Amino acid sequence: MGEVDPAFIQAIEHQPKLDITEAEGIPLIDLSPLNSSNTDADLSSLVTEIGDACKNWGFFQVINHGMPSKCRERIELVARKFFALSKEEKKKVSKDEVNPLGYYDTELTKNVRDWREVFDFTLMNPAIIPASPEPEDKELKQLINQWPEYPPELRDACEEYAAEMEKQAYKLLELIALSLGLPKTRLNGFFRDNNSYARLNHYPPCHVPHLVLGLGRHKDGGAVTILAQDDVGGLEVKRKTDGEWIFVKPTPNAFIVNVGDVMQVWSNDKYESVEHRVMVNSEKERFSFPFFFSPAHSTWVEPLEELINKDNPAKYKAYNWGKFYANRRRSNIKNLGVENIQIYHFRI
Ligand SMILES: O=C(O)CCC(=O)C(=O)O
Ligand SMILES: [Fe+2]
Repeated sequence: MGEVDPAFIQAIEHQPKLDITEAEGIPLIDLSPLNSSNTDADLSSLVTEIGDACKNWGFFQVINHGMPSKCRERIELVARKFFALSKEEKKKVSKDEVNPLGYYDTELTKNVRDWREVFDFTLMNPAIIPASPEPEDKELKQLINQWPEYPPELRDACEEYAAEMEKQAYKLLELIALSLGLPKTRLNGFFRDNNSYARLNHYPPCHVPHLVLGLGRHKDGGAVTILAQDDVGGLEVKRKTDGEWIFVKPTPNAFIVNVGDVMQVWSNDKYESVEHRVMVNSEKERFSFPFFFSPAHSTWVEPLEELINKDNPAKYKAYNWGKFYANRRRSNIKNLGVENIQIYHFRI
């Protein structure tokens, strides 16, 4: 067994148990009622299911979501081709401190290296974000996707995937709004010129799966994450009732959906953004394709006024999404020796 760079080794309390807990899985929700000509009233049991899943787990899987299977298969095919290239070739589209889009294999989560390589791209091209996380700095910058030369169809497959995922994201956003007792389109306006991005994740096999993580424990910063994974498995979700790590069993053609920090703040903690992590496999490589549905950079995120009152006052002060995102990006690339920005920093 070869040596492993200590930068990858998790502290003992965060090392994964390889005997996985599959007992009670995250809810599996059938979205087919959305595909027929149902009125909003007919959707009430679906809305209740979504609300319960958001409240009890923060995570659920959806089936019959209507995304063409061709699009899902295509993204996996191009990801396999891209990550199979030499490091040298992949590094031609490396991301760095200036451009956070493209290829990267030295990502940190909570200052520990992740056993994975990624390729990031935004839905809007260019995307606009603040030039720096500093609150006084009003300068904006444009992020431009970097597309590799090979495989040549990667750009088209990624653009198609992000566009399809955005459609799914609006459907889920509307169901979540209804589940909070809000008008269906109450949250849609925050996503005009949205800052959403998608990622190709590749987790290579690892000879010390008990010591490292493909992706360390974290919460997603955006509003809603939708993820397609292959059949290998590795994602674990921290169960709210007892803090146990629960394995998310791959379900063919399903998407995994989770609420992020922005939704937690909007809902004033009714829906919590739940910690999750990814284990690696000693024999198999794994691929996953998340889409992070995130508001426009100029959005001030705060508890929705309809959801607060004198018995349930706002638990957070407003924060700017663009600045939060810029801050996170910086700490994912560099070990700054401190904890990265979290929503609890804005707790009242
Ligand atoms: O690969 C996975 O299953 C999860 C990825 C994830 O949580 C993330 O990229 O934020
Ligand atoms: Fe995540």
